[in-house]
Amino acid sequence: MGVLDEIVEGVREDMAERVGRVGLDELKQRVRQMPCAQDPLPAFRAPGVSVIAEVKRRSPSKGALAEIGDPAALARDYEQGGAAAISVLTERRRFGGSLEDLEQVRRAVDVPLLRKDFIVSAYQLFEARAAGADLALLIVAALTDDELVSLIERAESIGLTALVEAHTGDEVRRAVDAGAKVIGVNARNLQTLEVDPTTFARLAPLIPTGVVRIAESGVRGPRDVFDLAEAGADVVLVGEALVTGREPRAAVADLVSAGAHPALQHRA
Ligand SMILES: O=C(O)c1ccccc1NCC(=O)[C@H](O)[C@H](O)COP(=O)(O)O
Repeated sequence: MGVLDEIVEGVREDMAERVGRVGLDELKQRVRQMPCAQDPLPAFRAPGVSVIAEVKRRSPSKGALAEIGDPAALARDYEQGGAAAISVLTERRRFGGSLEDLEQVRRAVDVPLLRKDFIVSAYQLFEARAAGADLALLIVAALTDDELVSLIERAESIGLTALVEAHTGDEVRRAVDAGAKVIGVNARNLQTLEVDPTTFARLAPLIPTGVVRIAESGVRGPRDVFDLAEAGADVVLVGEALVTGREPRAAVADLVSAGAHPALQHRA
């Protein structure tokens, strides 16, 4: 069994336990009482490269990354540094996250929030919206074509923007065919967990004009943002470099500045 299958198996077990406590009808009722979700697309399409800053405690590839006792405080730093959105890893077993983290962050910041998890059912989309998310991650490799189409439609029907994540050219094509408006190219190979920094530049040309292009994983600093912008990224999603660095607010601001560098103006 590969890493993704193992993670999804644990996610399904944890979800079954939550479904036993909070049924889908009750979740739907909570979603109806939520304020409308925010649309992140105007910010993602604005000139320059937008930054999605991630709240990430640990990972399968690196183990423990950071003690994040107060995810809300970290998120406030990210927002003050200029993050266009904040990603909150809610997977528990491998990443140490939770929906409570997402709820705490929601109460602390105004920017759009991404539920970063291994979403395989509509139940998790309702959970995401009920916890205050505006975007939800859908990983092509974890879903059939029919599931992908159905989850994108379900996400949009409750106001969520689907960030559809691909790792290969075939997965980018499947994301496009499924109608994704936002595609993330993840540079981390899900078999080896290694990051290949050339992945985004190779796959970005397969993403049609008009679809938002997000470069995910392995972004270490401003130089990488500049290079990814040259390769066509509208947005970068950054976790490890921000949670292991010393000044998250300044670090985000440096990434935002790199994406707005005057030498990139020919992209507009
Ligand atoms: O981070 C991992 O080790 C990982 C392993 C298996 C599946 C997903 C994984 N990470 C989720 C992410 O996509 C990243 O957290 C995100 O792109 C940020 O990456 P980074 O800046 O390299 O922390």
